[in-house]
Amino acid sequence: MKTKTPWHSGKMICVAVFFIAAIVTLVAIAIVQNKPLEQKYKYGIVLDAGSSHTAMYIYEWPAEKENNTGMVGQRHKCKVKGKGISSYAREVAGAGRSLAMCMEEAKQCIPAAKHQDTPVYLGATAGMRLLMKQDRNSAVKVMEAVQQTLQASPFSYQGARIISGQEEGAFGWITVNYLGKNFQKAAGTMGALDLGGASTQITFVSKETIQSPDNAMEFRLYGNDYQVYTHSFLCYGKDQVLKLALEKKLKSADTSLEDPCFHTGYSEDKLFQKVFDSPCVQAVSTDAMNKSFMHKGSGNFIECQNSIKDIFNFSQCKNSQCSFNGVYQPPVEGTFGAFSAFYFVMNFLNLTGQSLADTKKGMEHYCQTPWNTIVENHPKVDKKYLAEYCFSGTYILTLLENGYNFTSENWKDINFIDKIEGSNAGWSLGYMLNLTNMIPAEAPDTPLMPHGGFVTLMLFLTLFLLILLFLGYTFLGRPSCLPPKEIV
Ligand SMILES: O=c1[nH]cnc2c1ncn2[C@@H]1O[C@H](COP(=O)(O)OP(=O)(O)O)[C@@H](O)[C@H]1O
Ligand SMILES: [Ca+2]
Repeated sequence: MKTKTPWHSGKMICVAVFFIAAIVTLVAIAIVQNKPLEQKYKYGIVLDAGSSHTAMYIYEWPAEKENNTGMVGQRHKCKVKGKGISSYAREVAGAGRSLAMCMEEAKQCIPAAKHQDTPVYLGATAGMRLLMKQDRNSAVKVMEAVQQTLQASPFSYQGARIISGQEEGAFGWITVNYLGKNFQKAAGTMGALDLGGASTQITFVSKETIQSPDNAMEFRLYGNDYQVYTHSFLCYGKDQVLKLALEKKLKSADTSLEDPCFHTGYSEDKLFQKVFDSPCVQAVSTDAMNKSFMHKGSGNFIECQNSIKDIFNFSQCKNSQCSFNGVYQPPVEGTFGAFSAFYFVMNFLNLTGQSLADTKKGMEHYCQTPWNTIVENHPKVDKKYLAEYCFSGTYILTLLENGYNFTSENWKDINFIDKIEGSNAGWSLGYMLNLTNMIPAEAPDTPLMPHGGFVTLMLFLTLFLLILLFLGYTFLGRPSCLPPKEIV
């Protein structure tokens, strides 16, 4: 007598084939779905036309994630050779030409197929704001010249303009908080301190209601409302402040000047024109402009700080409290990112992680070091920068402590930063994010889990069910709906 097992029945073979086919299909779908999608990148270009130089930034981001915070990163930075565009007032075509090399680099860096869809923006800051005051006609021509160069590039030209001090401050704040992914964190945001050559910006969220509309900016980002205090001090960038400080010390009849903000042994013949060529200082006669004076160092931090305090006006304030020059400012709050020249100077001086008292001691020591020792110790550093670090460091300390009212308690909340997650801190990224609407007002709806995770979970659940079915069949016997075993 032979027993015919169910495996030999046509029906069971059929069921088994379907089971296997279903499993194979599921595995195949899961593998295909989980295969990392070929990343499609988008690009954007911002030219930061600063008072001292222009830098071109190329940003990139995965196309399908453009509204997620922190997804845009810096792909490339190109430093334009020579000075800032405002220095081309007398030879405006040169301003346009100066950008050509970096635009060429952009063509190499961004895939050709993407050129047309890559927006390019140029924002000019305080150097051009000053030129606008001094010589409007030339300023307009400089902007036209840079516009022409950018329009001639294969990229999608989106505008070249002089941005306001408020924009400069606010976009710097957006950049550091976007890169730090702070907009979706409960911990709150980070203030932004930007020091340029011709202006400086302070921007932070304050609990206090902002008392002057000029200093208030409101944003709704990722579902949260932010009221931001911001102020830009034109002429208080480190290069213009040096002119302001020299103006205070120099009399037009002087042939030499002893300056505590420069090292002993430093001595350089300088034209009055170098100090008085700016709208930040009082004009002098053409005669006086052509004279020169011997700029000599005496290297004394305390005296230097006292001389720098003279360029701040701490006396008048129409609001509950002010920083300086009658500008309203609520008390500083929270942590701050201090970038651009704040970072360059404090990093050079090795003073980025010290207490306020130690920072002062460090400055005292640095300023009293003789010039020849400084030169010996830093043979590779550009002499122009090198000569000014004592002045710049002392100005930074004075601006932060006496100007913005940081104290020895909250000094540690200032982080001197150059880059966050590989991208430079500065206004340019925030500017592009804003103009391309990449920061949504409301938080995007996020699925419970990523797509890949969902497919994998579904696959495992299905396999689990199939195994259960199989075990159920073998251990508990055939379901009653199957025909009874035939005994032959
Ligand atoms: O390596 C460096 N050491 C010191 N200062 C630097 C270095 N690189 C750039 N800087 C300074 O940083 C400042 C940048 O200012 P920027 O050109 O952005 O002007 P703006 O923001 O006022 O328009 C300038 O004062 C420039 O001299
Ligand atoms: Ca700048």
